Amino acid sequence: MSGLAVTCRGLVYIYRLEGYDVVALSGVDLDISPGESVALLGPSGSGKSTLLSLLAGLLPPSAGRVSVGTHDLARATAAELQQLRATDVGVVLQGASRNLLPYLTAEQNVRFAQRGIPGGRRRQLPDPREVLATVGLNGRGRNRQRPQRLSPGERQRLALAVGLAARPGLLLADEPTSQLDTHARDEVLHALDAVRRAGTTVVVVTHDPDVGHRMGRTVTIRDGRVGAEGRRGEDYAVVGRDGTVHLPQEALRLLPPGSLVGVEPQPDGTVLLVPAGSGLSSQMLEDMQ
Ligand SMILES: Nc1ncnc2c1ncn2[C@@H]1O[C@H](COP(=O)(O)OP(=O)(O)OP(=O)(O)O)[C@@H](O)[C@H]1O
Repeated sequence: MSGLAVTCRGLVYIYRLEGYDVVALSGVDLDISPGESVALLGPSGSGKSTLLSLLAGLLPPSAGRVSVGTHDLARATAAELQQLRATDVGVVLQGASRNLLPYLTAEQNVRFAQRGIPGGRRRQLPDPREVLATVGLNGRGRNRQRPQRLSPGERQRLALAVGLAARPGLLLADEPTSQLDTHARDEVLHALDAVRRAGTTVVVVTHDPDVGHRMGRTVTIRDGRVGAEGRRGEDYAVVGRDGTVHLPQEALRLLPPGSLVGVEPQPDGTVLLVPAGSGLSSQMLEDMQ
């Protein structure tokens, strides 16, 4: 099927533990177009995996809205969400083996993932060997190998194939390149490129900035919301709902937390942040030009 759009509006998720709450997402606004490839980056604990679980319908939002294609995930029943994951949304959990049945061959693993698909749609499903070919696992009898006989990179690509078994419109993958050497990582990235070229929307959680650059668009989660975005090699800070901006590290070195800054909108549409006591003002800057 063709790629699915993703929309998040004011998305909040709170883990409720005994005695205290952990706010993992504090108002995520995000639009992903059909067929777009996006890497979710961010420091450990910033909320990337939680966001991926919400996009997969594995966790219900505490507040806000999340939709995939025409499906409003906050309103869907558990059965509808399960059906969605069996058909339109492929989910690849962190750690290839968690996605695979060890006693089945590569081809049987993909076929097994196709079992929950309703009758009408099942007739349009790709042959498992075709899905394996998409991720470069055709040839050399690899379709007949069990997961433990495959290399770590091949196992990860098999996990992607299982996520793609129903030809979903959205593929979600958590850290698909972690713990792989450079060669295996490149093969996984090559497979993800092929998935994107086929028109599928791809969202990947990663710690690896190189993976981010290969994905076309990066979305950096900081403190539970979208703090920055990278598009076509340009980096942008994102203004939050409450007007806050997460400054990039190099700007933070000049303006550490607690700094007083004058905020001066310019006629050309830019905005100057002038540190208090710097003696600079927009008039002085103008005079210097
Ligand atoms: N099951 C859970 N119960 C309680 N708190 C949790 C749970 N899972 C995650 N958290 C907390 O929610 C916040 C976001 O976690 P999350 O795993 O989404 O971040 P992450 O960016 O994916 O981190 P990492 O890169 O380390 O995987 C963190 O403060 C984390 O400790």
